[in-house]
Amino acid sequence: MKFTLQAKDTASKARAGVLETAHGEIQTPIFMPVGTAGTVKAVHQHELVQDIQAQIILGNTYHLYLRPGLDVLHKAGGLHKFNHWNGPILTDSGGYQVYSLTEVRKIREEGVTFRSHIDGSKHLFTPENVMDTQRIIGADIIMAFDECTPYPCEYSYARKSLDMTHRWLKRCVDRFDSTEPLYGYEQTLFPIVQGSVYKDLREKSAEVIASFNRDGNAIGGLSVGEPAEEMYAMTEVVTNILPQDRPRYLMGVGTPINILENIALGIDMFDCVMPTRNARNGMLFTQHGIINIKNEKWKADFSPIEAESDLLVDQIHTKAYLRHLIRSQEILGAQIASLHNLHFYLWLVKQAREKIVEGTFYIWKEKMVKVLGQRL
Ligand SMILES: CNc1nc2c(CC[C@H]3O[C@H](OC)[C@H](OC)[C@@H](OC)[C@@H]3OC)c3nc(N)[nH]c(=O)c3cc2[nH]1
Repeated sequence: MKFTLQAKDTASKARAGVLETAHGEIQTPIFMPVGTAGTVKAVHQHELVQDIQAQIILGNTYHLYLRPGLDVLHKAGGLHKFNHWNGPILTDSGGYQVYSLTEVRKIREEGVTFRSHIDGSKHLFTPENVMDTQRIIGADIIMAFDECTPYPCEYSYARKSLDMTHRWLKRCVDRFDSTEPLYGYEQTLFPIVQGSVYKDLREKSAEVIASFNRDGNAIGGLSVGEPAEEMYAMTEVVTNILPQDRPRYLMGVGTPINILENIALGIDMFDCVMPTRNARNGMLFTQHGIINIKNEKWKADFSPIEAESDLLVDQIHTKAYLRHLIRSQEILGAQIASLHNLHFYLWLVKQAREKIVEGTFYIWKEKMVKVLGQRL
């Protein structure tokens, strides 16, 4: 997998690049719509391509492993065939999902045992078997099996967990490098930097991850409840150490402001459930700030959802109509709001990329972060 840097900002560490995968190229900085069970909730994939020009979507190993299951995905010829998405796909390894979705779980050197949140059945994820699982799903970019430490967590716990995550990474690399892709195209494995909010642990983990010399590197253990300043401080430490010529993926981030601040710190790839999850609850992100569409003030506001947007649903539908749909819990409300928010996130990173190429990113970013957080 080839990453080409095309431009670097002079006033920050922001970069613009192109990431070539077996299913097409990705212009970075990029936002990756979260598809949990093989679909981006409430958005059909022709909308992802035509309406919002999504370039890469995510799949979730934990969910797909449990349902529809590996036998179905293998018989289908992998996730791309199963959900008819011809672009790049990235899957998380499942570690985080086990911590965030299941109560009963045990973390051991061997791996993590847990009970399915669907039917309570018992399962074991190990570094080896999540590599095999991601081979069967067939994502272009797969993530190492790691432990995402909670926030806050004791220094001693963070250090012990970090050492185990590094041992698990070695097992992931050995397994991945000794198995072949199943569907005739190459996949790539990203290791994940941990270390909680401790500078020395983050430096150590970034050095270990960089030493594996993989096609790209991820930063984990953030966007787990820590203050934004801590997130930025740890990102800064890690991007100072990770190689310049490989893409950096900051997992689970974030709000529009988080994304712009982290682009300035040298991050190229982002994912977050916020644009789709919050959309279903009526929270709309716009270039003028945040709209809670359920608010009384939009009841008879017949202006377009976002006049400046080139998204059809933003122009033909009014705020009053979308408010009505969301309050009535109409499926169309979730569809319109999700498409709007994903379109906004992709517009934002595309704008950032254009400003980086133009050399005006930092000024633009400073102006945008003042506007994006305000409540309309
Ligand atoms: C929110 N803050 C957030 N999310 C972190 C995810 C999960 C990302 C994952 O987050 C949802 O899973 C729950 C998404 O599904 C709903 C997944 O998309 C398919 C997405 O996978 C990339 C992390 N994953 C790993 N493996 N390691 C991490 O340290 C880590 C940190 C995160 N912080």
